[in-house]
Amino acid sequence: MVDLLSHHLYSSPRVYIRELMQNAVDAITARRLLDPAAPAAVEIRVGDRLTVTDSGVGLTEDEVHRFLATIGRSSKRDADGLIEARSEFVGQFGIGLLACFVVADEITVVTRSARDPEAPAVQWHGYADGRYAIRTLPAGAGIEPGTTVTLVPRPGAEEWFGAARLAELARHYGRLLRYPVTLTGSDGIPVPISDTPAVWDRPQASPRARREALDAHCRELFEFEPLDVIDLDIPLVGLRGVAYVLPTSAPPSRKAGHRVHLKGMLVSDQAAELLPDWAFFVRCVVDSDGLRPTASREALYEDESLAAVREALGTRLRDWLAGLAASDPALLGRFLSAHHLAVKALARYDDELLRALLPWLPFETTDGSVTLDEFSRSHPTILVTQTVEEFRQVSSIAAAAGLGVVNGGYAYDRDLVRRLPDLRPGTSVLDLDPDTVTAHLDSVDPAVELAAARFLALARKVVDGYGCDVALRSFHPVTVPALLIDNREARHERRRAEQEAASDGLWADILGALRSAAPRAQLVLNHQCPLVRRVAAIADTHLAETAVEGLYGQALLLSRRPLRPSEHAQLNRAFLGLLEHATHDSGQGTEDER
Ligand SMILES: Nc1ncnc2c1ncn2[C@@H]1O[C@H](COP(=O)(O)OP(=O)(O)OP(=O)(O)O)[C@@H](O)[C@H]1O
Repeated sequence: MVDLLSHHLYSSPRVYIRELMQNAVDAITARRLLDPAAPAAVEIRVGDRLTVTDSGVGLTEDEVHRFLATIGRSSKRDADGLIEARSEFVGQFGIGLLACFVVADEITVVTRSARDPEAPAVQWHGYADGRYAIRTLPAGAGIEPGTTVTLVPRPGAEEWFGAARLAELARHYGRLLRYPVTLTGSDGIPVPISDTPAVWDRPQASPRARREALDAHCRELFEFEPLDVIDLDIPLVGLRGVAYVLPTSAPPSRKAGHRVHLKGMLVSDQAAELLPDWAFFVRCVVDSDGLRPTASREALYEDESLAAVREALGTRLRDWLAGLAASDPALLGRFLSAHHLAVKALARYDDELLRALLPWLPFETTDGSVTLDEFSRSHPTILVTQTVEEFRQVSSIAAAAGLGVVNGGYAYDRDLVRRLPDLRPGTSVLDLDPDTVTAHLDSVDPAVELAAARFLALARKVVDGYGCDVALRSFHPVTVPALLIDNREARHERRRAEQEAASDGLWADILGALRSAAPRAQLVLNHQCPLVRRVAAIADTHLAETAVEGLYGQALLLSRRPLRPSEHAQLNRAFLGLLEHATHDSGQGTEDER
């Protein structure tokens, strides 16, 4: 049992000092329940051995037999040992002391009860193999009520007994312990370990001084400068603490390590379960009386209290966000530029939050990066694309045609835009399909169309090989000579045709049978653009073909979708063809030709 519990329960030998401090603090708590004015001090001394002395309640000989010498028995439970642990104490399982056997072969406890002034001091000597010996010390030994635990490092475990190491560990676990704890090394000077009240409860000269102290605390613990500090207070479980807001975005996959103290003792510095998953923009430090640790005291016990705390802290963070919108828009702006993804993830399921933050959340639109609120005022009908690629394709044309399009291709954006009509009655949201854009491109005069008929036929022949049609339209901006309107079905059909061409036998037949009359892509030439008008008038057929290839390639680049190998080749051909023509046409020839 000793071996199992001492070696296999804890993640590291270092926890032994935590268990000793915790027993000392619990013993003082017990004594103070008898006498609120009783002394309260825990002294850790390090030399060739380690001693931890407390002015706590101590034990009688009978109690030593019952509690110290019996695994799993604890004075910190109610009489029958079955009911809930008593809430004043950190310990409850009756196994903590065994952690000392990870670093020492023997534990010596000298203790004198404060409960019974007549009771003599007792020395208990426990060995890692389960044996123990008890002796009563003479009445004149001058031992005060309280307890001293002594450990001699086992060979090989000395590293856990160095004064500097111990001070660091003791501070790590015991910084918020509610009674004074000191550590004295070989120089004989006691240094404080506990540092209470916690920084969030410490009186400060001004709110500014308090904020500076909290910022410094955050830098020390988490190594970042907080964007803001949110006070946390849930009286129901005696929880107080702070949430520090990260100044930059944290990947949602990285579990947030919150520091949780229970009655001052650090239980975990990696407790992700304290907050809802979406709250990945804060790191918290809290101290609570009402949560429960697991037996190893390295994690929180998942019970209803923890679930309630998680919910209450989630509400607190949401209120803070909503409050920020009203009280400090500049800070909210900085917060959103780092964390808008987290907020959007949250707002999808939370109408209230979405309503509060809608005026502040940025979206990519045909009016640039603006909030939906602002956008819906100038565009009562909002079109939303399914992909980033679709948005890139149509945004400049749609903007020129006065259409309001939101890029719905980013995570959460499409879902959020679709919720807008519920929050802003009078607005409507439609999926953008390329035909909507095409409908906004004005037809050209029939006479113009007729005059360009020969050129259009030639252009159709050139781009037919790319599964594309040609149309002549008139639209803004005039700087855009051609537009490639491509929709999902057309892309799908193109991919199918390519695979059919690349396969043979049965598979090609199957793919062939799937051939559909899906709309093809369309190269829309802009008659408003002077360049297009000049190209349409070129008499030289070869040059006209190369020019069409150039226009197609440029429209392809404008669509910003990834290019396939055949499209790369096409672009190359068009570019070199035009270059060739330009150099021949200049009439100067090259050096060699001359
Ligand atoms: N410094 C101390 N002063 C007085 N009693 C002590 C001290 N240390 C241990 N004890 C007694 O020994 C018992 C067993 O201690 P141990 O640390 O093994 O378990 P625990 O503190 O009761 O529970 P947990 O396993 O949760 O820590 C305690 O319940 C307490 O009665």
